Amino acid sequence: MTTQELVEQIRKKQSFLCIGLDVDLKKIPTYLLSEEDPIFSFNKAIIDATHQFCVAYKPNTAFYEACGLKGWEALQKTIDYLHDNYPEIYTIADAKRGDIGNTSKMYAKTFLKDMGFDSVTVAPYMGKDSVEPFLEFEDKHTILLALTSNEGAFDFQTLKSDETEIYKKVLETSKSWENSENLMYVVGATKAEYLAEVRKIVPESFLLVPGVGAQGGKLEDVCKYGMTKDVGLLVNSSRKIIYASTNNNFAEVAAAKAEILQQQMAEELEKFKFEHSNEL
Ligand SMILES: O=c1ccn([C@@H]2O[C@H](COP(=O)(O)O)[C@@H](O)[C@H]2O)c(=O)[nH]1
Repeated sequence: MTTQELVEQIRKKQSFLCIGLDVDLKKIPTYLLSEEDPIFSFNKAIIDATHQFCVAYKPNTAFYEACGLKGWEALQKTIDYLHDNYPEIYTIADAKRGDIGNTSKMYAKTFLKDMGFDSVTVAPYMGKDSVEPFLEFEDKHTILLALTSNEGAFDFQTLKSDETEIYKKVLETSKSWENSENLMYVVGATKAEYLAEVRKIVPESFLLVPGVGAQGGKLEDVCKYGMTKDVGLLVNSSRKIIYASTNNNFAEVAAAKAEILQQQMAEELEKFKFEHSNEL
């Protein structure tokens, strides 16, 4: 999916919500465990109930890898189901890959070609040659970790090197890489106050913003500092939506939670339009 197509979906649905499909067999309703593929059954129910309120789904591959071959199969079935039934939905493999060039090439092929994801998250630590193989894929995005939502982000990402914080170096340096127009960046919602600085370096780029909900990030703050004229945000929430209920009506309750976020997003889009009416 192109960035333009993603923006069109956001405008149409008045939503920039990404729902995280982090399926933990210990947290799903027990009746699903007797199904042939409990992970896929859970995802299908969540997707069918919530797709009208979001523009993207983000399975974190760790939850699938932890289930071995069955997990990988459920992940592929989930992506195929989205493509077949909701082709307007944007998909993110939250896999946080990145390695020496020839290995990254294999990761990129796996997620962006073979599995058919629209994007994949990548760690920047190994630098240019570890990221560029992902950027080669046309109409696909590589989502680079810039400033993550966890406490440990302060261990390295905000440290200074030559007077500049490492996360700023990641943003700045990555702009010089080949096919850098295919980059998006992860910035945690728990670090919303940093978004103004991020926007000075990447004023137009899309940001994947996890951390709203279970991690306590505030949607309003994210929008205040991070929204652009083309929205520029995909805000993710996982546990607060998909595990809002563990009863048999889990999908219905998840949909209600997603709708609340979608309505708040619609208000934020209106607010931005009103505040920037002179510039738009
Ligand atoms: O900085 C980051 C990068 C990735 N994540 C991932 O997003 C979801 C968040 O889940 P919640 O349940 O909404 O907290 C999860 O898959 C993380 O691994 C992140 O949280 N922060």
